[in-house]
Amino acid sequence: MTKIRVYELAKELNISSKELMNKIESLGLEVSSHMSSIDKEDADLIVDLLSESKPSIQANADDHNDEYIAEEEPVEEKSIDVIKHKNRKNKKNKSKKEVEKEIPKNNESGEIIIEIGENIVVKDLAEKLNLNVSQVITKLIGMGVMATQNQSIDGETAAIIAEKFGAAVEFIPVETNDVSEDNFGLDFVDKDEDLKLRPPVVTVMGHVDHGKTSLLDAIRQTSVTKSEAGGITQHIGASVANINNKKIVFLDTPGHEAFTSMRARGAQVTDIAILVVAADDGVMPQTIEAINHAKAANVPIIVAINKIDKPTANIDRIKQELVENGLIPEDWGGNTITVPVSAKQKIGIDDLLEMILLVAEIGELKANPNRRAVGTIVEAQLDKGKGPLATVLVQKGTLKVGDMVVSGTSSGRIRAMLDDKGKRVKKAGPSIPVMILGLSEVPNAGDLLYCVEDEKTARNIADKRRDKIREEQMKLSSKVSLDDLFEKIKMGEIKDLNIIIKADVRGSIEALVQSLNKLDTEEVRINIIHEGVGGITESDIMLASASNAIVIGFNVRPNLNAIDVAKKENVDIRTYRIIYEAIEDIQNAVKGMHAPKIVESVLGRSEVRKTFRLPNGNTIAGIYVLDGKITRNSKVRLLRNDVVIFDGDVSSLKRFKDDAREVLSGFEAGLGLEKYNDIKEGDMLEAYILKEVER
Ligand SMILES: Nc1nc2c(ncn2[C@@H]2O[C@H](COP(=O)(O)OP(=O)(O)OP(=O)(O)O)[C@@H](O)[C@H]2O)c(=O)[nH]1
Repeated sequence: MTKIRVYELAKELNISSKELMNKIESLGLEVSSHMSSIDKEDADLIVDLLSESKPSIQANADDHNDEYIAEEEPVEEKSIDVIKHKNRKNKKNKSKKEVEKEIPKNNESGEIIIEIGENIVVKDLAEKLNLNVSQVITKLIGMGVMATQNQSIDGETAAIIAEKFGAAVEFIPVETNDVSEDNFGLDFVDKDEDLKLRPPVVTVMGHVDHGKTSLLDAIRQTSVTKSEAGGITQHIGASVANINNKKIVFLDTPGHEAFTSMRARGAQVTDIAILVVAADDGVMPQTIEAINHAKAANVPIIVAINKIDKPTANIDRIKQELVENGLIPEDWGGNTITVPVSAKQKIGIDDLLEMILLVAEIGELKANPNRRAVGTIVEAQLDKGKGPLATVLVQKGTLKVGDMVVSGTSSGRIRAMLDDKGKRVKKAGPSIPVMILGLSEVPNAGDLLYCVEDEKTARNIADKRRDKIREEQMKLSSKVSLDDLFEKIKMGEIKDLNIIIKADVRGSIEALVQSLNKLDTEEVRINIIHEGVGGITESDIMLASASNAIVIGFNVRPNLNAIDVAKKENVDIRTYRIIYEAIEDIQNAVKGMHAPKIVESVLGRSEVRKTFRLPNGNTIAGIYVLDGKITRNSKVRLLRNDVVIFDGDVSSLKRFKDDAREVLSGFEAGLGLEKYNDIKEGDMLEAYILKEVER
């Protein structure tokens, strides 16, 4: 390509190289020195620009100091006159073309109407306006917008520019039929006539040992068709049951994960939740958690009352407990379907499947199979031989072998697809899970996967996604926190304050709920979306993240996993030991009153591995610091199952026989608590300090 050096061009233009370099930089082009070469196209642009804004650029003869740069490799000689001449010629040709070219549209006042999408590349805008790109850039600079000819500007700015040149703008809707990296095609609204019924996607949830796995196994065995019998089930994280030519898709993911981690990423894959409750055990904490997850996700619940074969089974008692938790069985006048089953003896399985199909039918689950596929990754792993493997639950469109796909920062062409029976398939429509081969890296479960037109687009999108992830991490600050709650209420960003309460005893929860419910204001409504007895768990945090809630712990603490996830998901956890303080904090946050505040900062956690009794009767804990550190001056909480048993000061801290100021992660130490001796092996010690901060 023909090039010209900066100093040569400066000479031709009779300005200093420095001035020219400034000018070039203001156009967004990069030049490292006056020896740099620039393309003819850019040189043309600069010449045009300077000729239009000549008065502002003063030639300064003193700055011409280019003589000594003679020995550099020769570039094609070319005089500015040639450029100018060519420009004139171009312009002439162009204006000739403009006679020839038909102006596409004019409005009533005779203005040209140009069509613009959400954004437009400067060069394209110039072309639409039949202008030289430099004219557009000059106007943009005049507006304080620095954009190169290849950069895109937003439609509104483009409209102002167009107006300045006497043209009008018609905004055209973005071509949403195409899956772009911004909307993943998910917000593309399919036409009603294109929608076809699709199988329901079901998640099985329930308390530990109530029979989730057994129920899924029983369903699989019941629903295997003759042609599939004898086949080896492939573990792909989801399975398809065939019932009288109708399909039901079951996700293997532990129920709450399917709800929390996926919902936190914005994906909702589940249509129906099956809540398994053992008839001999009843509604338990995880049952309630499951109910809350399903309710928060607005997913219909079918209750499978399992283990009815057991002599101790009591179906009525289970129904009573369901009522107590807001699920009124149909035969008791409510609208919750309950099905008595025995996964072990395969009783009631057909009834359950029938009910699932019924709920699906009522829900009219539909999707357009004839569009580019969009799905969600339900499971992914790296296989030594096959490379990254991912199970995709197709949600819209049809996924085919050979399709170019992107998921998160991973992209690739689908080399092969396997269904849940391990059979190779060529395509998969809405609701169907398939394992795909061909991705460049292992995507995240819960991430969306979507088809794009070609490899270049896929790579570009994956790259952009990487940048976007970085950006999004910064945006995590948009999660609600008591510190900026009032600002968010004022900006209209928040109308509901969702709260999760965990406490050591039920009585405290009730007291908190009652008082918090009274804090509703005109601007913000307080919703307790989940409450429970016990420490703050990862699952609480994921629910908080998915529902943009804050977590309040009363006399309980988050465990290490929960702390990690809360950091990652930017979930605000507040723990209290006095109910009044919790209420006051939230009341102040709602009203925007921020007094200087004592905040605590956790230093680390240690585990009590042994205890020793001293002759004076005091107990010393032999501790191992798990993370962070513990210091002689820190305050410390003694936790048993994440419940706060003691909160006070360290009385002694020793490494071997010596007093220690601090003990770091990975080391052992002996520790005594001020006026407290009931320390047991397995207890956790959380060290923290209190700091006063200005709000
Ligand atoms: N009698 C009887 N036992 C059952 C039934 N369903 C499951 N079980 C038994 O209950 C126990 C737990 O069943 P799982 O299917 O492993 O329960 P789960 O809910 O998947 O358990 P986790 O995965 O650990 O949460 C096993 O010993 C099963 O054999 C049933 O219908 N009747």
